[in-house]
Amino acid sequence: MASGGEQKVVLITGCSSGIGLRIAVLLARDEQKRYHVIATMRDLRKKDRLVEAAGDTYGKTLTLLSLDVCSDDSVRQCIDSVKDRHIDILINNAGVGLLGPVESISMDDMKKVFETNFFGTVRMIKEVMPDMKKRRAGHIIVMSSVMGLQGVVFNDVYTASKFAIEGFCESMAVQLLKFNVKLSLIEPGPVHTEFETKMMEDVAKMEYPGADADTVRYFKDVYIPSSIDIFEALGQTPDDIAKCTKKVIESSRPRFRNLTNSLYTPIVAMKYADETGGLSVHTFYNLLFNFGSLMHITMSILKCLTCSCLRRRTISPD
Ligand SMILES: NC(=O)C1=CN([C@@H]2O[C@H](COP(=O)(O)OP(=O)(O)OC[C@H]3O[C@@H](n4cnc5c(N)ncnc54)[C@H](OP(=O)(O)O)[C@@H]3O)[C@@H](O)[C@H]2O)C=CC1
Ligand SMILES: CC1=C(/C=C/C(C)=C/C=C/C(C)=C/C=O)C(C)(C)CCC1
Repeated sequence: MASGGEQKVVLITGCSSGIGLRIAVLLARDEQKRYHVIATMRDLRKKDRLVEAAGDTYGKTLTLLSLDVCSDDSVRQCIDSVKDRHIDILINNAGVGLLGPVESISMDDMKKVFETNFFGTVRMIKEVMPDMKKRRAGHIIVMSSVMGLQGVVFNDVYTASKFAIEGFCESMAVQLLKFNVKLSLIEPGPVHTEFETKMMEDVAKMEYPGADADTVRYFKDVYIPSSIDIFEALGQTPDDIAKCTKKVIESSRPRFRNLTNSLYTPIVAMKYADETGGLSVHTFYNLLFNFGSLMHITMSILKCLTCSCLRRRTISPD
């Protein structure tokens, strides 16, 4: 136990892989043992990777519970099983992606994305926030995305789910401040996790019912190769995002918005530079359809542009 203070109880959703798994392990391995991590996942049969990465912290500073963010009962049972329902830091990480022409995606699949990414986060906050308000203490972290700030073609529904989160949190943050409860959004760009592999597997299986030949061609032959280039050029590791998240938790005055990738700063700045929206729409159009084949060069220029003054606006893992 940390000397001079109680351990903080941190509950994290979606710890079977990727960013959630790495945050759980990083906090559980804290040298000063400042955290007791409750790592949760919807299917405990997937626990092996986490248990292995947690090593000797498993059963000490890290415990494992089952939690499906899409189920009222599962969320309630999990939180009720925590001693005194006391959670100091809630990390809403669970999320799913969805990629492709809207015409080819069923309404049910779209609703599943909102059910997990948006309502899953809301369900967690609704369950944990009242106790934090009573205690006049707590920190809620939400894994948003750069796609919560800027739409990206063919990610229409995923983007919308993250915009919904941003709007919800922007509204909540003001009320929570009155109760001394902090709320922070983490906004990563591309991160190499199963999120990327699952989406590419889904794309390979897709048959594009309802989409015309041109749209399918723009998606498969223009967007997908550019997106692969972008992941290669800008991709961060889940460890990077875990380190950024730990920094936010440990900050005495945590920021509300936390972009983790400085290479996205110009894209977000562009949105606010032109309130008509035209600059963003046309720049994205040109980047994809006119300079898509030059994406490698475009990315190099972007890297040069993101000098240290822009980097200061992001949270870095180091
Ligand atoms: N990778 C990226 O490029 C980026 C990801 N993000 C966000 O980061 C977060 C984590 O994603 P990432 O680590 O990359 O992807 P992963 O696919 O590796 O991890 C997603 C996690 O969410 C879990 N999950 C999905 N549905 C539920 C549910 N109903 N209840 C509980 N857990 C669930 C998955 O569990 P299971 O194994 O059971 O499916 C898995 O543990 C997401 O919110 C994502 O939107 C943000 C920006 C970029
Ligand atoms: C920037 C950019 C593109 C793609 C961005 C991608 C692919 C971002 C992925 C972000 C992720 C995966 C966020 C997860 O939440 C395009 C449209 C190819 C071309 C124009 C510039």
